[in-house]
Amino acid sequence: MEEGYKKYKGKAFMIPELGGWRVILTGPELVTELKNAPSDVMSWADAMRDVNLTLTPYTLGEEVEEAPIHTEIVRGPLTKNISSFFPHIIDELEVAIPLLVPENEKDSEGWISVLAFETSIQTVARLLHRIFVGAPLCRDTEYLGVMTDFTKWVMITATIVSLFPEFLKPYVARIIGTRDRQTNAVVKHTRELIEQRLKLKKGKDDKFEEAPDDAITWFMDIVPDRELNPFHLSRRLLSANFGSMHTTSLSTTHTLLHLAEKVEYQEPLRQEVEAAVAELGWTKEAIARCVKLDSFIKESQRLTGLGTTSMTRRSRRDYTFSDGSFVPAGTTISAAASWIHLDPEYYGEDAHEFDGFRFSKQAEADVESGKSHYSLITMSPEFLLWGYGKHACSGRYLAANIMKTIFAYILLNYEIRLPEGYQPRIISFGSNRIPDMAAKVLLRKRVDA
Ligand code: HEM
Repeated sequence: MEEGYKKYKGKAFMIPELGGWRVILTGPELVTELKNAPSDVMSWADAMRDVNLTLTPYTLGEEVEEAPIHTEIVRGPLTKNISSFFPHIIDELEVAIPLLVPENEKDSEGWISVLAFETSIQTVARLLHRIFVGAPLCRDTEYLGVMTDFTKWVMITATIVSLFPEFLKPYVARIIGTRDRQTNAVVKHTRELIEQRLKLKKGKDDKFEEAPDDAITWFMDIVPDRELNPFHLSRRLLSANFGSMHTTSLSTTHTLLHLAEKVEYQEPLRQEVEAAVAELGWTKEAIARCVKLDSFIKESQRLTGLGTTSMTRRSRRDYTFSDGSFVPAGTTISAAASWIHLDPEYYGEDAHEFDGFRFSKQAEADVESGKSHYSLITMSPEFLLWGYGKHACSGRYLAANIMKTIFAYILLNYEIRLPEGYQPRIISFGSNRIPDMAAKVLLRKRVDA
């Protein structure tokens, strides 16, 4: 793909894949054209089904495919309430981190060795589910196990089912049984909570303001009547969990490893966090003020990201791009995210280097003009971590706040480094890029924390 990018920059090119060819778009013009193409021409849903192979009806449920309302919830109450979730996020971190970084396992110099991915996913899972279902359920290890394993089960099921012809797929999916088994495993923990909540809801249109502000309440406000039961509401929780858990944990792991590797950034980042929290407390405003931390995470994501491609769509009709490239209906199309992220034209001659303050230096200039072009959540044809356009990640405000708060908390409480001689590496398969799952980091409680 690197060769194709260099040769055809500004145009489209094709790469062979197991299931056929994929058209790769380069340059802001074509990426913006893909972003602006209507859904009946370039379909996100078809790509999810046929390319990302989530096979939603067999893994998440027909109703999730028909009405992906978790997207509405993420765009609406979840994002609007981030400020009010902050005390819960901090409260949860204060409980989770000492458990995940156990002091009794420290060596003679005080360093505690933990698996980077496992620590990230356990932390992210607790924070997300503190928001989705509240405490104490968000701390129940069996419930969290079902939630953290769910992505794996979706992928295994979808891969096996996709090997069979269309008419056999429902039978194979039923034999594997993931969808209902995983839902029932969640119901085991949520039944009581959901039944209590159902009693509180007085009628179909009752928005029951007394109920806690969490994903169960939000789903109950918008699902059709037939889904107002523990089974279907649990399935909706799984769908919210599916889009948020691995994306956020893998991204957190990439940055955790960068933070442990680039120790020279820790003190300036810590000073920034200390000053913001001293003045504004543990609030969304304090975290927003941490522009260097924002920049460090964005730089880490620019260089690692979750995949080599982004914005994957399936063409529903024949289409000719403005550079003259013709794609017949049924073609898979993606933007060349990784190579765009490494292009010196957009990121300068040092585009391949890690510069943790690359974006905050630019942001300083922005402050004067009142813009925020360079923040982690800003999307552009040159920064495609969150996708771009209509289907871009609506959870990015929450994801960015969660990641920034985790690192702010770690920086204030710990020193962090890599084990002697270890160099972080990225594992690529297909268009995915994941951190080394066996990578460890060392944390040591700060004396003056
Ligand atoms: C660092 C963490 C995350 C990354 C890197 C990420 C990335 C993405 C990407 C690349 C897309 C597809 C965009 C496209 O195809 O154009 C997406 C979609 C989506 N993400 Fe995220 N995501 C993250 C966290 C989250 C979280 C925490 C939530 C929810 C709480 C979430 C909810 C969603 C939803 C609902 C969509 C579908 C949007 C739509 O179709 O309108 N994501 N995300």
